[in-house]
Amino acid sequence: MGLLHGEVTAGILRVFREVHDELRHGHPEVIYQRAMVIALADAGFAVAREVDVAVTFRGRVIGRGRLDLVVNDLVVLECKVARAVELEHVGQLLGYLKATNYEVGLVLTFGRRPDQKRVVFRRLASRSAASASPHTFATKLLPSSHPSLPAVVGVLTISDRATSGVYEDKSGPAIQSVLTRWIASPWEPVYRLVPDEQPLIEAALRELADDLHCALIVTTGGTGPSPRDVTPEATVAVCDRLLPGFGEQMRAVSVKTVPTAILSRQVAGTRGSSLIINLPGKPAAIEECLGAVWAAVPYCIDLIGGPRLLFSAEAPAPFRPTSA
Ligand SMILES: Nc1ncnc2c1ncn2[C@@H]1O[C@H](COP(=O)(O)OP(=O)(O)OP(=O)(O)O)[C@@H](O)[C@H]1O
Ligand SMILES: Nc1nc2c(c(=O)[nH]1)N[C@H]1C(S)=C(S)[C@@H](COP(=O)(O)O)O[C@H]1N2
Repeated sequence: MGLLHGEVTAGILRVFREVHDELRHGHPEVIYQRAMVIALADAGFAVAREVDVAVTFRGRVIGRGRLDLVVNDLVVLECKVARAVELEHVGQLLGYLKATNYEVGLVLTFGRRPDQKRVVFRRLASRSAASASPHTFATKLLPSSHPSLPAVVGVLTISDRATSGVYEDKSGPAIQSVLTRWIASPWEPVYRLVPDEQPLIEAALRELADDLHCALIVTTGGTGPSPRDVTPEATVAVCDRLLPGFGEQMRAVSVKTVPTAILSRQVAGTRGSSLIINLPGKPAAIEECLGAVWAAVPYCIDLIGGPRLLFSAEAPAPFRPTSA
């Protein structure tokens, strides 16, 4: 069996040697980092710099960290100026992997000679954990599709003003109250409130999907055209796949009551076994938009491997094809 993300790490190491050959030793860390970004991009990799991540403990966010470089959203890179990779470098990277959803990292040292170490932290319930490896460390994370656990539903409010206390968040509670009326099987909400900052929205979505295994994540706010509205961008960035029909349908239904509904750029998509749906910020939009797409939600969650949700008679009737 090949190494986890082995092709990506092999490609990164080729680029690392090229960069070392060109720059040699003697530069500060940041120079090597910038050169790696350019060389990785030239080699066709997607490189994210200074990735803001939430550090979680027992399912709660307890701090934030910053990863130097993440390649193809799979491999975390730590570039150091040192003679060789040291135990502390490995320990630091392992800490980042444990605190985030990434499983593979590389420490690269730029000294007289290049040195490298591959660090792996496997999770039982991760997106890429198709099979066990000798590096598997069993964490207590279990997906919410586990039959004995209630489904977890993430409610994420994105609002500068609610975060800073200008007004009280009414839309997050509105989502929770609609879902309380509609979902009949056991479930529990997890609520998060963040300002209109793309890295914070992405971190919250990743935490809800990857660490808390939400079957469904409903966001509210930040979908409009003003400069600080970036919820759709954050959602697109974390999703494996987009489901354009959801946004189209929500706008089509909303525009019958409010002409400005076309201003919402709301999207939906999947990340692993989580369905993510954006709703506009206005409390009045919540039930209208969720109602517009609800019939397709349970079957979508079935298809992506989430728990089988049951709905109350009050909910818009779910539709599952007869073959399902
Ligand atoms: N979470 C919320 N709770 C209560 N009311 C809200 C919320 N979000 C939006 N609204 C209401 O909808 C109006 C229009 O929202 P707007 O589109 O400007 O908000 P946003 O961009 O989603 O959030 P913000 O501007 O706070 O970052 C607001 O003036 C407010 O009255
Ligand atoms: N159903 C519904 N959709 C709606 C609205 C609404 O009141 N009801 N407001 C619209 C308006 S005025 C805006 S600016 C956009 C974006 O809102 P957001 O930035 O709060 O997400 O959602 C639109 N969609």
